[in-house]
Amino acid sequence: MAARQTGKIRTLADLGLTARQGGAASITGLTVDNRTVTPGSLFAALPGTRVHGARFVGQALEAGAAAILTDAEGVQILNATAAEAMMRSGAALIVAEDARQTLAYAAALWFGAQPEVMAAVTGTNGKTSVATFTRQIWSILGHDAVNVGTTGVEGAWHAPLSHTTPEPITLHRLLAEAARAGVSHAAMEASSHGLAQRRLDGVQLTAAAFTNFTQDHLDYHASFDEYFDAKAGLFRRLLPPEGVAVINLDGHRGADMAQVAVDKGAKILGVGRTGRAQLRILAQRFEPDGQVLRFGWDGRQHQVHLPLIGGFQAENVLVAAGLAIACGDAPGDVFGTLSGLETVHGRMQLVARRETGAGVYVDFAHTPDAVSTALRAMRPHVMGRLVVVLGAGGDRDATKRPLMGQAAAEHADLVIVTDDNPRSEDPAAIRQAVLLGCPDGLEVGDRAEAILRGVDALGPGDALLIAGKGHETGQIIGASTYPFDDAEQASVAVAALDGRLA
Ligand SMILES: CC(=O)N[C@H]1[C@@H](OP(=O)(O)OP(=O)(O)OC[C@H]2O[C@@H](n3ccc(=O)[nH]c3=O)[C@H](O)[C@@H]2O)O[C@H](CO)[C@@H](O)[C@@H]1O[C@H](C)C(=O)N[C@@H](C)C(=O)N[C@H](CCC(=O)O)C(=O)O
Ligand SMILES: Nc1ncnc2c1ncn2[C@@H]1O[C@H](COP(=O)(O)OP(=O)(O)OP(=O)(O)O)[C@@H](O)[C@H]1O
Ligand SMILES: N[C@H](CCC[C@H](N)C(=O)O)C(=O)O
Ligand SMILES: [Mg+2]
Repeated sequence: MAARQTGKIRTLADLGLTARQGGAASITGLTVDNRTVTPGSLFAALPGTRVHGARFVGQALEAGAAAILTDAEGVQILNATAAEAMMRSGAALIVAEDARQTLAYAAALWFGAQPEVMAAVTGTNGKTSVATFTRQIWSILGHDAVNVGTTGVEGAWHAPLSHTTPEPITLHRLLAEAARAGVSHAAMEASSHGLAQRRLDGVQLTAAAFTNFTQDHLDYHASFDEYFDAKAGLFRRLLPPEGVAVINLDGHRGADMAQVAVDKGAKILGVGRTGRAQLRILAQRFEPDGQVLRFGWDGRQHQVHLPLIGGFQAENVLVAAGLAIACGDAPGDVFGTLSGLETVHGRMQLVARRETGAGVYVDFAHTPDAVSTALRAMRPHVMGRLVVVLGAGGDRDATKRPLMGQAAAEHADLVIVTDDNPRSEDPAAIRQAVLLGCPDGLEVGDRAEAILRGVDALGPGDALLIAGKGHETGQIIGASTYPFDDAEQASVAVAALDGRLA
C-alpha cells in the first residue's frame, strides 16, 4: 500500500494538493499505513471501519512523513494526540472533506498513466464475468487488454490482487505499469466497498456498466438504499458526462440506475429482454455444453453460439458487448467475437465428468440471488437431477445464510451444506444458519467430503453444482488459509468413484 519510486519526488501541487501548513514539502511516496512510512512520505490518515488513521500520525512523523493528508475528524484526533510533533516536524498538513477521494486523485497523479480506454462495471453479481468477457472481446479484436478484479489482473498482463477493487495506491501503480507495458484497454470491477471508499475515483472512464442489484454486504452497508447509493456513485461521480452507461434494464433497479446516469447527462446503452433495450435478448436455446443466443441491435437480428452454461451469461455477454461498443469498437466487429468467448474462471465452469456423462460444475454463487440464478440457469442444460454443494462465508453478511439455504432447497433436488471460508466464526453455527433455509439438506462439514458425496450422488444425466468458491484456491479457517480448490477436488472425487485413480 506504499508508493515509492527511487528518485521520484513531487511537490504537493504536482499531486493536486493544497496544504493548510508546510506547503513546500517534497513528497517521495504515498502510503495509508504508518508502518510503511519512509522519509518524505505523504501519510494519508484515513477514516477506517476499525480505527481512524489519524491515531498513527505521531508514528508516521517519527518515521519521517513529510505530509499528512486527513479529514476534519482526523484533525481533531491529530490535535489531541500529535499536535506538538506536527509543529516540530514542519510536515505539511492537507485537510480534505473527503480524504479517501483526495488520496485517489493524488495517486492517479503520482503514478501518472492508465490504459487509454477504461471501463468499469458494478452490480451485485456478474462483475467479474462482464469484465472478463469485455477483455476477451477486446483481445479477439486485437487490443492489448486486461480485466482487473476478483480474479486478479488477467489478459495481456498479469498480477495477483487481494481486493476486487484495489485501494487507490495499488490500483494506480498497476494501471500505470500495465499502460507502460503497452496495455491500451482495461475493464475493471467496481465493488460497492471500492465505490464507498472512493478507491477508483481517480480512474478516467470511457464507459461504465451496471449488471443487477440484489442482497449482499448488508454487514457493511447500513441498508439496501445505502448499498444502491454506493453503486450509483459509479455513474454519479465517476462516469464523465460524455461517457456511456451500459445498463442491464431487466432487474428491478435497472431503470433507477439508468435514471442516475441520465441525470448525469451520460448516454445510455440498454441491455436486456425488455423492449426498451438497444441490445435486446430475443431468444435462447440451451444445449448440454452451451447455448444459442438471438439478439437484436439497431433493427437487425443476430444469432450466435455461446459455449457458456447459464442463461444469465447471455446478459453478461451483451453488457460486455455494450461496453466494447461504448468504448469505440464497431458493433459488427464486436458481435463477430462472441462465439469465441470462453468460460470465466470458476463461473459455471465444467470441471469434471463422470463416466455416465454426469457433469460437475464450479460456480462462485455466494449470495441468495446468485445461488437461485445459478441453479435455475443449470436446469435447461440438465436432463436429470440437480445436486448442489454450498456453504456461506464467515465474517460476512449473516442474514444471507438461511436465504442461500432456501434458494438451494427451492432449486436443487439434493442439497449438501458444507463450509466456505468460516474465517473467525464457528463453522457448525454457520452451517446451522444455512440449514434453517433447507432443513432437508445433508450436513457435511468437510468440503472435500461434501464434494465426494455430491459426486457420488450423481446418476446418468444428473449434474452437480459446487457453489461459493469459484476460482478461490484456499479454505480460510480462523486466520489460516488452507489450500483448497473445488475443481481439483471434483476431479479427485470423480477419479476415485469411477476407479480411475492409480
Ligand atoms: C471493510 C473494508 O473494506 N476495509 C478496508 C479498509 O480498511 P479500513 O480503512 O476500514 O481499516 P482500519 O483498520 O479501520 O484502519 C483505518 C486506517 O488506519 C490505518 N492504520 C491502521 C492500523 C495501523 O497500525 N496503522 C495505520 O496506519 C489503515 O491503513 C487505514 O487506512 O481499507 C483498507 C485499505 O484500503 C482495506 O484493505 C480494507 O479492506 C478489508 C481488508 C476487506 O476485507 N475488505 C473487503 C470486505 C472488500 O473490500 N471487499 C470488496 C469486494 C466485495 C465484493 O464485491 O464481494 C473488494 O473490493 O475487495
Ligand atoms: N448477470 C447475473 N445475474 C445473476 N447472477 C449472476 C449473474 N452473473 C453471475 N451471476 C452469479 O454470480 C456469481 C458471481 O459472478 P461474478 O463473479 O461474475 O460476480 P461478481 O459481481 O464479480 O462477484 P463479487 O462481488 O464476488 O466479485 C456467478 O458465479 C453466478 O452464480
Ligand atoms: N468478495 C466476496 C467473496 C465471497 C466468497 C465466498 N467464498 C465467501 O468467502 O463468502 C466476499 O468477500 O464477500
Ligand atoms: Mg467479482
